[in-house]
Amino acid sequence: MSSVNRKKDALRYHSSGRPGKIAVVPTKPHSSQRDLSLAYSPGVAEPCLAIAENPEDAYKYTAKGNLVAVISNGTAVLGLGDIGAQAGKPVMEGKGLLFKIFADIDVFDIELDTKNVDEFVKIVKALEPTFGGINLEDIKAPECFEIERRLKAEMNIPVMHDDQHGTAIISGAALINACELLQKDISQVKIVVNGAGAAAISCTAMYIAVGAKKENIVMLDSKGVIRSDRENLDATKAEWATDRDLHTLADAVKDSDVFIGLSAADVLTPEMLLSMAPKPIVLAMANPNPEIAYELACATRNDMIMGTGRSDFPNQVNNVLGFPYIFRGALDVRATSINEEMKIAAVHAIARLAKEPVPEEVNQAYNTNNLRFGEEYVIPKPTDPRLITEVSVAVAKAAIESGVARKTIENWDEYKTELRKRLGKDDGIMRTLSARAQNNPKRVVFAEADNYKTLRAAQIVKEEGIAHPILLGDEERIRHIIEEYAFELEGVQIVDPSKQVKSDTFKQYVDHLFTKRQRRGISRLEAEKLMRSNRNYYAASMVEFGHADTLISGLTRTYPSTIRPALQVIGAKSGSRVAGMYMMLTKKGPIFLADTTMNEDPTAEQLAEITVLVNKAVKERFNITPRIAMLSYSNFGSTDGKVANKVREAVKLLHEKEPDMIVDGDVQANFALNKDMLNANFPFSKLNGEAANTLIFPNLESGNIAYKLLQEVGEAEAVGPILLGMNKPIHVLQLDSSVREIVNMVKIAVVDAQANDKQA
Ligand SMILES: NC(=O)C1=CN([C@@H]2O[C@H](COP(=O)(O)OP(=O)(O)OC[C@H]3O[C@@H](n4cnc5c(N)ncnc54)[C@H](OP(=O)(O)O)[C@@H]3O)[C@@H](O)[C@H]2O)C=CC1
Ligand SMILES: CC(=O)C(=O)O
Ligand SMILES: [Mg+2]
Repeated sequence: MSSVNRKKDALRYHSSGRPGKIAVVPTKPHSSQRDLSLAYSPGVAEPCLAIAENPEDAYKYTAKGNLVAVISNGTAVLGLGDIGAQAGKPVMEGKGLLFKIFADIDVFDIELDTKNVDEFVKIVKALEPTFGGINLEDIKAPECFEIERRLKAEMNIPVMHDDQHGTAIISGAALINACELLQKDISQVKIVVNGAGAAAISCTAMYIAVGAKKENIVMLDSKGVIRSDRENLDATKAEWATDRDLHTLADAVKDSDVFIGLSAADVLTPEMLLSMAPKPIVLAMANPNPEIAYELACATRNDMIMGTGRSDFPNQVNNVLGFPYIFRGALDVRATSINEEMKIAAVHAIARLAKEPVPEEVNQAYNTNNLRFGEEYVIPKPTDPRLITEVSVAVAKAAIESGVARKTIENWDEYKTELRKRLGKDDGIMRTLSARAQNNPKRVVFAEADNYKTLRAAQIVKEEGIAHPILLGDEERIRHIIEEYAFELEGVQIVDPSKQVKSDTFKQYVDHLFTKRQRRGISRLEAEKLMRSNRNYYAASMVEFGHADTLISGLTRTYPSTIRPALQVIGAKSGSRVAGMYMMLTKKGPIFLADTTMNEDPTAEQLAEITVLVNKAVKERFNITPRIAMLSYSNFGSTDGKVANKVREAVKLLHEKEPDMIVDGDVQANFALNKDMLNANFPFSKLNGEAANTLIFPNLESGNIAYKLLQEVGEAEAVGPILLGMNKPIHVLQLDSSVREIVNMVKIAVVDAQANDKQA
């Protein structure tokens, strides 16, 4: 992506919808007067009194135990320097987001407009009642050292300056593993640390704690090598001063084994890199741009292990791999601090995890099938779901063993299960779909390519390697929009049907349509006109003739008018019904709903056919075992109405014909989705004692209304409609879908096309 586009994209991302990246969400009911009288006055007085009597009860009655403050004064924001507290807020909110998604920790970001150490310490110290932990962030050296030291001494909750210790833990793990891979003895390696700030000083101390030798280390700051003869050296730098005859970075790196960059972009030149010892280790961690660009380093020499702070290259050495899990472990045992033992435990847990076989979902998320401990994988990936169990458990255990835990954990397996549960699965399912699409991207024809949203979605799926877009529409208009918004779509095929009318392909498409529809009142001339003027006919023909693998359309036209051409040109699989399904990403996990788009009032037989289609799709496309509830307004025969009887009849047919399918009904939606209610009242249900994850509606209106209600008031994300039963993979969007919805549909379409290949 060009830097101009990256900038626009980043600004749009942060400003779209509710500005910023985090919000506060109530966790207790608040709908009735009673709820409010408990949440606030008078009921709230009771927990207040309990806490006044026993301060530890704050962990029982308030959010303190899961709440971390990310606090900065903006003096060393990433590698951007002293940009001020307010300008640093997006980074602190970003950390809040990462704490939440990786470890389910809630965060208030606090930006303090002060550079005065005493004032900073006074304010943070006074925040102790609110928080379970304090993550100091992006505060420059040397003030950060005094701030952290004083807060640790004066506060009774864990305080950690992440740029110091988070970075030390991650890069310590990377260094241990890189040395092992290159068969270098950590106690012998010559290390150059470029940077002498918050991160560099603590990282260097950590390397010594894990085996490096002080006499083998040279440190530099912006003025060059830190030498003992330099005047006005502050104490933290003086500790690392050398007497050797080294002055510049070029002097220092010559014949060194390890380069640690915690300074600024592009300061390590190819010449310097070439002058390092054989098989060097280069951890260029400045953000957002490393001390030497990844591609440049790799083009310069190929015998090294290289890591950067960035997610777009192998070996991302970034503190995101540590802070969520370190705090998770510390909070869960109510540690009073994060001590050396806990940090070292985290280093070894991360280093160890890199040597374990990589779970399939991580391979898939990085579009590869062979991530394994080696030069391009020295530490785990930040999305590795095992980090929370491995690192948090190691940290919690170390806290208990070193005596700083105020709470103990008896059953570690149970704790691990709780940790896994914290990270719901619904995001995971879209990530897995992306990864599956990326493994074998397909040609997707976008029938409405002369549209801003379509082109943006096309750019995203191209950039992410999810699909090979084909843009269908008026070529001039498409090119105009591409230019206007600077979309990066070079090399993407544009097909303009109006320029194809004389081609053999066009004739082939028209012949096919005419053959299929001649006995349904369409003349050849009309077939030709439809092919020229309605792009949905042309796009469907491309898929039918294998000129594209799948199609996406429907953004600007009604559902029936978009689906009709596909039904006429491609049609249903032989003997199959066509139905539409939605996947709703809800707080309870993904729930599948059908039929939401096609069959207005199916008979019992048709309802059973739809259910068979849905069962197969959920199982095969999403790798989820469907537990299907056939919904009605009645429960297992409680009402003798027409709709309830129809649903009951469909269930009977399914139980006869598909004995292995987990399906039951007629049942009301609340019972279907609540296993306790279901089991208490209908213990005989064939849903195997679990809540349903797939809901079949008695007719189109109830299905369609239900998914829209879930979307609007249930805040569930809708992915679909996923069309089932077509002879070729075709996907029709809802009118005015968002870019995100289009991208999600492309992922589904590509996975669908992959399955179609297998069947062919
Ligand atoms: N990948 C990761 O996870 C992390 C990366 N970082 C990155 O590390 C860098 C430093 O952050 P932090 O320690 O918090 O910031 P600080 O402001 O505390 O320290 C910056 C240090 O870099 C030195 N420096 C600046 N320019 C150069 C140069 N050209 N050559 C040598 N040294 C230089 C400064 O020298 P002087 O003392 O003379 O001013 C100072 O010692 C940033 O780029 C940050 O993004 C930080 C934390 C985590
Ligand atoms: C990653 C990080 O904390 C930094 O670059 O400052
Ligand atoms: Mg930082």
